[in-house]
Amino acid sequence: MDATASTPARPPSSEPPRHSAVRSLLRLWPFVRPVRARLFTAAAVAVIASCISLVIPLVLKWIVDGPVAAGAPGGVWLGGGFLLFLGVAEAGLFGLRRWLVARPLAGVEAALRERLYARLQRLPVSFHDRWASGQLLSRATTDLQLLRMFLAFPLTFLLVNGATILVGCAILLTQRFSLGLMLLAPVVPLMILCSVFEAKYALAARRALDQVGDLTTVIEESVLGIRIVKGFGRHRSQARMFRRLTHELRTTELRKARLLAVIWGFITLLPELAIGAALVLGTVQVADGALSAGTLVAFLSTALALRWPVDSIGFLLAMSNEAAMATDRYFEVLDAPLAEASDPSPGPRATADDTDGSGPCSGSGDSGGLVFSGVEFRYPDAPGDAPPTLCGVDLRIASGETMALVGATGSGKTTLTALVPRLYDPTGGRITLDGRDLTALSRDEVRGLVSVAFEEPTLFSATVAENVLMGGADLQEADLRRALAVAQADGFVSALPQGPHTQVGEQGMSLSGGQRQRLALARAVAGRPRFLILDDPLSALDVHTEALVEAALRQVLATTTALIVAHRPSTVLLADRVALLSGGRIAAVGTHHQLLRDNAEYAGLMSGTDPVTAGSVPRPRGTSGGTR
Ligand SMILES: Nc1ncnc2c1ncn2[C@@H]1O[C@H](COP(=O)(O)OP(=O)(O)OP(=O)(O)O)[C@@H](O)[C@H]1O
Repeated sequence: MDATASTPARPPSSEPPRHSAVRSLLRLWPFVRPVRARLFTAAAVAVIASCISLVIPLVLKWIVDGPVAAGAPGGVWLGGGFLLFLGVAEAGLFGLRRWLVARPLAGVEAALRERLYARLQRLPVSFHDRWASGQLLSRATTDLQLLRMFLAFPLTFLLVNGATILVGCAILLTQRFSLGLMLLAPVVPLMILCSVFEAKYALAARRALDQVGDLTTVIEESVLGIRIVKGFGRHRSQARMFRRLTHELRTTELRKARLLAVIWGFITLLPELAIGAALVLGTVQVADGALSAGTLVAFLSTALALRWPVDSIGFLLAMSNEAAMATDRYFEVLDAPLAEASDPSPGPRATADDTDGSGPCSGSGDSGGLVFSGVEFRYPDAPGDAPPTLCGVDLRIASGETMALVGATGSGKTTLTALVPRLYDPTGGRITLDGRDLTALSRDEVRGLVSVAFEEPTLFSATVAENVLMGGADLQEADLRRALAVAQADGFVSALPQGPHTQVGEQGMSLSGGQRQRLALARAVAGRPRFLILDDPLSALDVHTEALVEAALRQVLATTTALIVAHRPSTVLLADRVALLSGGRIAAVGTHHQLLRDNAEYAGLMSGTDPVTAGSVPRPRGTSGGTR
């Protein structure tokens, strides 16, 4: 199967809007409120500037019917000077409006972006499992730019142009009621057309934004996975997928353009027809002497001054619709529920009745250490009929003990370790740390007690020291040195250009897999955690380095309670006891030698033979040492 050519996962909620654009946009009010004074002032300034353009025809009427009819050049010069003043005032006020909105709107955009980022940091891992990263990136970039543009332009100009049209219509009706009515005739059909357009355009706008998110995902994956793309010669299939997504986006953008062209066509055509009809009727009335030439000039100038406010409504509505869709997408992230038990209140299974260890799930007792009692876990996005990933896990790791977790691939080892730092919460049973229910601890308390290193080491764009010491604000240089020594990373770190103050680059790309893994291990042990969770932490190391790291790690493990996912006998031998996880259940617990002797599945896993066919217990590789 062409794995790299499948379409990226869509956000879970990319559905057509179910409420009006206005309701969506109103949700931005809390962000806009702090700058409302400036925005309202800017809108008022723009309304005044726009209405000045409506005064110009009245001055023209005065010039034509007054000084021009009377042949008085002085009056013409006076009128001309006044027109010039009005023009300059209009331009100056529009400039002032721009100055008033620029700075506050940049602040609104920054506040929206900060809020989104803070939310993304707090949302549970299960949320990030479901959402493609490109969809989140596009919300933080493209969508927020759309919102700033909306606040800067369409929001003000829908108001300004609306006010200008109202004042203009009032002037037209007062000057000549019958001609004014003729110009207003297209209003009703235009309103109906605009509401139909709005519904169709909203769908296309939403689709386009989601497609931009898909494209962002593909670009991000191609850049991050460039080694795989090149190594497996996938650049053509990646390019094909990119082309397909670009084509889909182009099709959607063309649909948007077609819809906009149609509505713009009607918005331009109908008023033009009305102006044409009014011009003919007005000219006839001037010829009949029923209307002065100046009034006709003023009437038509006013009608022409209203052309831009009317014409612009099409694309202002389009931009507002896009902003409404961007707002919906933005709030899909902000509305996503945080982890169910982010507060230090007891979780559903940690009731007063069972915190003493006498509840139905507490068979193992809650004295000290790390205790799993009847733990069940099902991934939120797992199919409803799929069995839980973990089922009835009972395991007690005594205080100060090191337990190795062994199991076939996919048996649930990583999932079990992810429950301890509360990356996920169990869907059944409970976990206690030194007798305290995990769900009763605040997340900060959990972070203070538990430290983790995953199989896939993640390093941030920061220095080695910042990466290693990120677990605690009070960690010192001495902690850094000790942690690097435990992870046998001090040698290569001191050889870096600026030692521990060298930037390791995006995802630590400039380091080898083993070096990154050692830095991740150093990060885990730097804060001398009470509980240490290591997911196959030495898998990328050569035999010699692994032996050195293990020797140093033994000293750390002597002072902590640890759970270590292990695939190799050498890692297992770091542990006091071993738990065998099979099909999401703890199948056996014992020392390495006991399990080798008594458990065929374990012996098979350790020897690398198929556990089912491993009738006799084979001699494991590298098991010369004893358990501690
Ligand atoms: N985010 C997820 N959503 C749904 N299912 C998942 C998710 N992560 C893992 N799984 C499934 O849970 C099961 C256990 O996965 P887990 O990573 O815990 O296994 P493991 O024992 O650590 O495997 P390995 O030794 O290969 O690392 C697998 O069937 C896997 O497909």
